Amino acid sequence: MSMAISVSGLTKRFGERVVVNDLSLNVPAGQIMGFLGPNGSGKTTTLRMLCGLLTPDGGQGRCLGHDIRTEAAAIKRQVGYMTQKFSLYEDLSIQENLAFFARVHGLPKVGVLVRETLERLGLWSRRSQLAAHLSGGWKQRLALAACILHRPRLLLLDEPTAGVDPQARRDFWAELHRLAADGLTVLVSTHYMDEAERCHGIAYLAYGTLLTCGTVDQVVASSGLTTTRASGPPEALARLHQALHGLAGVEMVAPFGRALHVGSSDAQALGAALAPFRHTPDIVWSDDPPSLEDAFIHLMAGVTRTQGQGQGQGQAGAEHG
Ligand SMILES: Nc1ncnc2c1ncn2[C@@H]1O[C@H](COP(=O)(O)OP(=O)(O)OP(=O)(O)O)[C@@H](O)[C@H]1O
Repeated sequence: MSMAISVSGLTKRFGERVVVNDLSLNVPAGQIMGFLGPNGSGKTTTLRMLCGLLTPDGGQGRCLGHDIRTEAAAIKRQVGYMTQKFSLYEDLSIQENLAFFARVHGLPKVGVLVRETLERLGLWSRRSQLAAHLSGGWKQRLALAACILHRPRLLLLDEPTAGVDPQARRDFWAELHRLAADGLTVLVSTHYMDEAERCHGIAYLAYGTLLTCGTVDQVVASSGLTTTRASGPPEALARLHQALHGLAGVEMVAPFGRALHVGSSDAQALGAALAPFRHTPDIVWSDDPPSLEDAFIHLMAGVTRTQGQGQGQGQAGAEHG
């Protein structure tokens, strides 16, 4: 399987602060890789190193076959990078925006290129609409159009659907899958669990360190979590929540509507801790496999504990939003 991205030991410091720490990542060509992690964990910094916008302080590797240290210009030409703050000209139409991008980048046959790209993303019928009048979802789609205009081989998308409604996000992801099916590789950062589950693979970063990488099933399985569900009326659940919170053997209690999700990495300890509550009136217990969110929260809790045990100075700090 050929790798679109293959880097190892990537490290980036800003001053004394290590923001990305010894990160190794392989992304097969044609795959959609989700990049997850708390705010400030180093996702954007990594994306910027991969496309040659930032020079790593340590590590090496290749992106699209080119050395990320010495061949940044060749990489940039073949990458579409959608930043968190992509800008469109609101007083230009969709078509004018794209034509402007195409000319700025010196692309040939602007008219044909713009038309093909707009048709591909279902934007042609709206081509005369001003960017200012587009909904959030259509703006994202236009930004995506601008990113693929020069026919890149790799898309780096930094939270492309933040604040976009579910239908528009679903459409956006359908488009990403179509692009991947045509051979484009996508590395996309997101905070949405449902989006993570739409990826072929996911990588989870915290405090600048890659904590886990694999398919969703692999990541969930590797968490080693055992979880169970308690359902019942709100008052009974609130009492149960209070009783379980901080109880030895229970590492995680989270309310979800009319249920509590309870988990631990020690199945035996969890069983023992919950035994006295199994016959609580009004509460029904049921098996519930861990979710991806459970796995991430569990991973973060482990890292936060480690950080709390004195790794403070000079380390990257995740900003919990
Ligand atoms: N140019 C810079 N100079 C100094 N510090 C920086 C610079 N760029 C990023 N940082 C810091 O590095 C850390 C990682 O930032 P980064 O933007 O890579 O995280 P992120 O995972 O993308 O976060 P988010 O999910 O909020 O977008 C943050 O603490 C940020 O403040």
